[in-house]
Amino acid sequence: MLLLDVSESSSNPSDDEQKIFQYIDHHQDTFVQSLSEWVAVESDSIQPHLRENITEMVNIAADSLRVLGATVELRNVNAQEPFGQNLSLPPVILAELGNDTEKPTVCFYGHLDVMPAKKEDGWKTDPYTLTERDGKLYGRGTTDNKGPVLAWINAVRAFIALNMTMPVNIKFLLEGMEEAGSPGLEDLLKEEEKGFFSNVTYIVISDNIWLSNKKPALTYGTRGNAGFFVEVECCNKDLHSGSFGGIVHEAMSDLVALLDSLVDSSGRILIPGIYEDVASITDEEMQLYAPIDFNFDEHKANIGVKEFLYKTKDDILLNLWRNPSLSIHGIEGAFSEPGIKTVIPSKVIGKFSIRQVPNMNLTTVQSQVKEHLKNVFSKRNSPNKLTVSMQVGAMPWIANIKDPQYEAARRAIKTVFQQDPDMIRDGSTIPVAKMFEDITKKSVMMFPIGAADDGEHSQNEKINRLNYINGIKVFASFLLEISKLHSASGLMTST
Ligand SMILES: C[C@H](N)C(=O)N[C@@H](Cc1c[nH]cn1)C(=O)O
Ligand SMILES: [Zn+2]
Ligand SMILES: [Zn+2]
Repeated sequence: MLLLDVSESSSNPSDDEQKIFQYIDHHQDTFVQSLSEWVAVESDSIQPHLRENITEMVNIAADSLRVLGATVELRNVNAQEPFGQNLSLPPVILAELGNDTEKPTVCFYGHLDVMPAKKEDGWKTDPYTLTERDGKLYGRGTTDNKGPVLAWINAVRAFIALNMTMPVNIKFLLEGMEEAGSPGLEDLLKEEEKGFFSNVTYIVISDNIWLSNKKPALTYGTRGNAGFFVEVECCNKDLHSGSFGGIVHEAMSDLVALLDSLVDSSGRILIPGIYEDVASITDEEMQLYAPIDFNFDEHKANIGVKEFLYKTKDDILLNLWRNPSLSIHGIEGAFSEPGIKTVIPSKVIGKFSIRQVPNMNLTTVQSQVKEHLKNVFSKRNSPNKLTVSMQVGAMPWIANIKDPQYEAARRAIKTVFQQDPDMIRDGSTIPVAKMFEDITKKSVMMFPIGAADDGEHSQNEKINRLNYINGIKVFASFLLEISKLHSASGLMTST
């Protein structure tokens, strides 16, 4: 893995960039208003009863692309419904603007769905009403991923509004089920390998965040994820805990013991064999860590923790990016509203996920998890019924940072932010990234615009107005830079 060419290049905006940046500054309130309209749609892909909102969101985004003059197709996807409901999956947007064979084609991927959010989770304002406070735009989906998707659309809008020639052909692939593991997307990519993707040169994803509250970054790797359900059933209905407590093997007691057997207080996963396939760090990659700004106090303040599991930057980055982690997310079937419901739940489902890293194998991990839980359960001599299943299986992704688009992005960042970006990996997952690499064989880059304290998936998620507006600028600058680099590289065809 080579270090980026950080040879000096002009960081002063060109005349075109100055015109574009001025347009963006003058129209920033319009861009914020459009984000507000998108945030207002509760396009939550985790709760099945909200599924139709995602289709509404897809139609809104499709209209925004049509206004740019793009041709838009809403492609239905056929895949198993991730939550076992009798529900259809929302269509995927395939859009294109321009097909000049003399220009490279940049395909932007983003998602229009969001994680669940309700005010009583601890939001200061309604999660689906965009609220600006101290230059921060609060609302579910502002940074993950509606803000970045709109930033890309508004970057294209700027060229069109200024009657400037688009420096590249543009394509969009926008989906509505990313947070549920992107069901059906792999088959769509396979169907379109020789169609929609045939003339794509570069794929850009902007669905993660910087490692710093202030310093921009480019992302060259993500972890995968495997979601698990562990279900224990003890009887055929919930029982009065006075009438039956003390004489039945309680499902909840079994489940708590099973969950407690997964990870220890140091964060080490206790499933036998889970670390066997983890790729070891190379000296070359360790070199990439040295210049990275990781501010411990900033990171602790961002999330309100007293301490992390690790004390050095390298250990933090290694365990956030290159080692698997196991998180327990919740328990279905047990009364979780305020107050105590004095019942013995008849069936409870524990939910946890394991972040995958190269070279772990999802099938191997699945069998290791099942074997481990079966062994722990057998030691309890419980007559209850145990069922373990894996729901989401997404692969990790590592970029080839020699691709010209990383240099183009670095130059755009230098122009807009007047500094070089950190080269980082991300501990989160973008299921489609590895699919893009394996199926389309195109260059894939992750180009985040959100700050480390944005709180994706958390209460009071936000994106800074400055990050959103500078994101539009940096995407516009990137389109100019990649066009120049592509021409200079002699690859005049758009493949
Ligand atoms: C990074 C992206 N914004 C995101 O939040 N991705 C989800 C994807 C996922 C993982 N399992 C199921 N969906 C994530 O990393 O949690
Ligand atoms: Zn997310
Ligand atoms: Zn996302």
